[in-house]
Amino acid sequence: MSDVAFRTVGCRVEYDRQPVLHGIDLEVASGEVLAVLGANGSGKSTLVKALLGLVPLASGRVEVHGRPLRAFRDWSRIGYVPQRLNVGGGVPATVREVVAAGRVSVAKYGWFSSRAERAAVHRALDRVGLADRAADAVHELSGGQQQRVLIARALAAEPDTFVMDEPMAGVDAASQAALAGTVSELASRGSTVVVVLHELGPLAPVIRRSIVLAEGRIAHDGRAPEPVGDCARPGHDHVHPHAGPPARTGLPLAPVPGGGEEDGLR
Ligand SMILES: Nc1ncnc2c1ncn2[C@@H]1O[C@H](COP(=O)(O)OP(=O)(O)OP(=O)(O)O)[C@@H](O)[C@H]1O
Repeated sequence: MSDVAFRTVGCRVEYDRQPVLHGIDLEVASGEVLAVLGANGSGKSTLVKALLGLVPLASGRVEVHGRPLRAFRDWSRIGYVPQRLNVGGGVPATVREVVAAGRVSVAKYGWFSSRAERAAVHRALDRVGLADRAADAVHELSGGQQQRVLIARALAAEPDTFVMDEPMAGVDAASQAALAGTVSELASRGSTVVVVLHELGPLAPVIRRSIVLAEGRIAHDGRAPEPVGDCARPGHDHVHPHAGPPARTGLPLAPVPGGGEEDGLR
């Protein structure tokens, strides 16, 4: 088995012919917990979608667990938590149904009603602290709890590789703590986690490596940058003023070999 969960080589993505990722080279080792940070619009979501083949590459390549994306088949190893969406929608789905949907890739015929399946769904919900809400309609849950349902859906097939796009966004403190506990547990089990964040927040103790994207390039790759300025204030009211230039993120950016400074990030 390869020890590299994700590798991108010269990964370039364009929307309407406008480059959004400019040739990203990245390796994420198996078992690594990597935060993807950066200003709004810097390309974080696009990068994690590219890792999973959810956006087409203009050039470059992506490998997942040692295989080119096109040849990768083992999708039950991957748990994806997309950026916040309304998991309930207009449909009165129960929490159990949403989480069970995460098991389609691994389940066998007659799966939904089987005891083993219900147990797997229960385990996933238990890990995010929502086992007692299985029968409730998703739309009755708070935004943070809905986010935890999405995480449980990703956990349900018991994958070893997770890609989470801003799981903490708009999430109440209790749910943030629950999510941080879940990610910490995944890390201690040796799972790979790539997580898009606006700030490290409660995940800071788990994150060993961060990349900071700026205008579609990796501007920092290494230890998590220490917050400075307002972001360093305990309990600061983070209103994500990230629409401005990257320097306003409060993240001091270390020089990166072969790049970074030309982005005018200092
Ligand atoms: N489907 C799309 N079509 C056209 N442009 C897009 C599309 N998706 C994203 N973009 C643009 O690509 C750039 C990068 O977007 P992306 O969502 O990857 O950034 P991000 O760093 O995740 O931002 P945020 O923190 O706001 O989620 C932005 O300028 C965005 O407007």
